[in-house]
Amino acid sequence: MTELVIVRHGESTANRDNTYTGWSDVPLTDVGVAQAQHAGKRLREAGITFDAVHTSVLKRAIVTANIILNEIDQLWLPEYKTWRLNERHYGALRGQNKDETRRLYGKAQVQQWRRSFYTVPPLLDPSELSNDRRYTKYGPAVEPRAESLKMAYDRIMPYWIDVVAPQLLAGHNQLIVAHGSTLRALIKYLEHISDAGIDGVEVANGVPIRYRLDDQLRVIGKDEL
Ligand SMILES: O=C(O)[C@H](O)COP(=O)(O)O
Repeated sequence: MTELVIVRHGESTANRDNTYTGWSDVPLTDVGVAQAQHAGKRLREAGITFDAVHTSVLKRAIVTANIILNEIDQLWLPEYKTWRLNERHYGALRGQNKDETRRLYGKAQVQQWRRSFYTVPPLLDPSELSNDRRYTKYGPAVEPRAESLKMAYDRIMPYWIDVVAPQLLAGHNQLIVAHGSTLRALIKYLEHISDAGIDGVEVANGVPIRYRLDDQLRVIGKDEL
C-alpha cells in the first residue's frame, strides 16, 4: 500500500477577491499561509512521510508546498514543478469577479464555465498571452488561450502516468500540492467519477486529502485530514 496526499493551495489573493485566476501567478494571503501551516500540522499529526512532492509552476502552490514541508520537517524532499499541474486556464475570464460575471451572463452560464467537464471559457486574446519563459522554455510552446476541465485533465494525465504513478508503484508516498481544477481532474481519475458527476466535486483550500492505494493504484481508502 502507498499513500498519495493531494492538497489545494491556501487562499490566494484572487480567491479572497473572488476573481478567476487560472494561470495568473498570484500570492497567498495571510489566511492562505495559515491554511498551509494547518495542513502541514495535520500531516505531521498523521505521521505521514513522503518521498517526493509535486507542484505546479505557480507560486500559490509552490509556497503552500514549502510551508507544508517545513511543518512536517521534510524540506529536503525532492520537489518537482510542472506546468502540467497548473490550474485550468480561465481564458478571458481571468481577473474578472465571479459575482460580476453571474450578474452579466447569468448563474447557469457561470456554473457551466466553472464546473462543466467540457465547456471552454471565453478565449484569451492572443496578444494577452504571458509568453513567460516558464512556458516557452520549459513547457508548452504555446500557452493555452483557455481550457475546459477536460483539456486540463488531458495535459495532467501524462505527468501522472510518467512521473507520479511509477513512484507510487515503487512504494514511495507522494504529495501533490496543486489547484482546485487540477485536483478535481485527479480525483475524477482516481475515483472513476463520470463527466457529469465531476461538476459536484469541490476541493477546499489547504485541506489534505489522503488516498491509500493498492499495488495497482486502486483506491482502497480515502480521508480528509
Ligand atoms: O482559477 C480559479 O479561479 C480558482 O483557482 C478556481 O476557480 P473555480 O472555483 O471557479 O474552479
